[in-house]
Amino acid sequence: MPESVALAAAVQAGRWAAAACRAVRSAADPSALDKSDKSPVTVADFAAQALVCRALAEAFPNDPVVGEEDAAALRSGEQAKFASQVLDAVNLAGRQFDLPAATLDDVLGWIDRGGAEGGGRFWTVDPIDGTKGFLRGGQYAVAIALIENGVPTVGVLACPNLPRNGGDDAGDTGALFAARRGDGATVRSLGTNSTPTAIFTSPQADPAAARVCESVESGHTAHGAAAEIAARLGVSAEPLRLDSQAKYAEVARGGAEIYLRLPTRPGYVERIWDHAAGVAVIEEAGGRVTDVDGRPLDFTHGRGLERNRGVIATNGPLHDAVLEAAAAVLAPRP
Ligand SMILES: Nc1ncnc2c1ncn2[C@@H]1O[C@H](COP(=O)(O)O)[C@@H](OP(=O)(O)O)[C@H]1O
Ligand SMILES: [Mg+2]
Ligand SMILES: [Mg+2]
Ligand SMILES: [Mg+2]
Repeated sequence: MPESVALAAAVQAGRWAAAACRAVRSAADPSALDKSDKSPVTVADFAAQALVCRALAEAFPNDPVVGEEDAAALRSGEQAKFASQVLDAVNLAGRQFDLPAATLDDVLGWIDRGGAEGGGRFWTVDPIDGTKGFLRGGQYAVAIALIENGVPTVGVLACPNLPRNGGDDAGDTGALFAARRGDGATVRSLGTNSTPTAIFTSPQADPAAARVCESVESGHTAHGAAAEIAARLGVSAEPLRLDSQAKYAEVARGGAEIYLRLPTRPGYVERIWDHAAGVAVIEEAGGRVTDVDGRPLDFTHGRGLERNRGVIATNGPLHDAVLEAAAAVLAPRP
């Protein structure tokens, strides 16, 4: 079946952005700015958001985009050198795909296309999910999703540092996961013209045999509570720790059964771009996603998952058992 226009645009966007991320990482240790919440943002985050928004604007000029980053810091004269590095990264990646050279104004304009709030149909973009992983040389993902009436209907996760094949058969490094509602989920390599292969979640129904994945960063998920949930389920394997929505991808392709993202403090609102693409991929592969209270993720409240707390994603068969264990371990919803 030919890919839909929306999925093809998201795949192309993911490839362009992944090329920029790789170019930045291979050149030198990427420099980072601190955002107002003290989290890092690099030259590659900005370049990747520019390229994703450029690709989406070509295919769907009227679609709003909700992106994590904005160009304000690059427009302030203080960051002229940083801004010119972003421009260089966009053009370096662009040359690999025969794109016309861009100006700094083009790049800032593309980045700021990501300033929408949402709507009935919109895209959400995390140009680098797992920036801390990117800086450490760990996992990171370019995450792109189309949301229609609150439902992620298209999702792409481009993971430049994830082996194309899971498990022992590591294969090439770099994997692109893609899904469109009703058409299933696939993985392919990051190279142009690579062939997609269908992926499915693991059929494992014995909680004790499950493999759990979680964030590397203890500030992003409660590792202690996750260990208690795993113990209740009888899980003996150590958790697999990896940055970014590569966790959704691993569960989607059967490399793990459970992804736990447990609140570290009351009041943190998960960002839609940290989840929408992962939800599309995992659900099309046969998995399930809810928050820690079993509620579906509600993508109708702008940039945050205001109505949810934490996230639990599973292969499907284990979902109810994990929710039960989580309810026994976590304090009730306030
Ligand atoms: N207190 C917190 N709880 C949960 N997620 C958080 C958080 N603070 C930051 N994050 C999010 O965690 C994401 C990374 O997740 P992970 O730990 O799975 O790699 C970050 O995405 P970015 O790296 O795109 O900023 C950021 O949005
Ligand atoms: Mg960030
Ligand atoms: Mg993110
Ligand atoms: Mg990000």
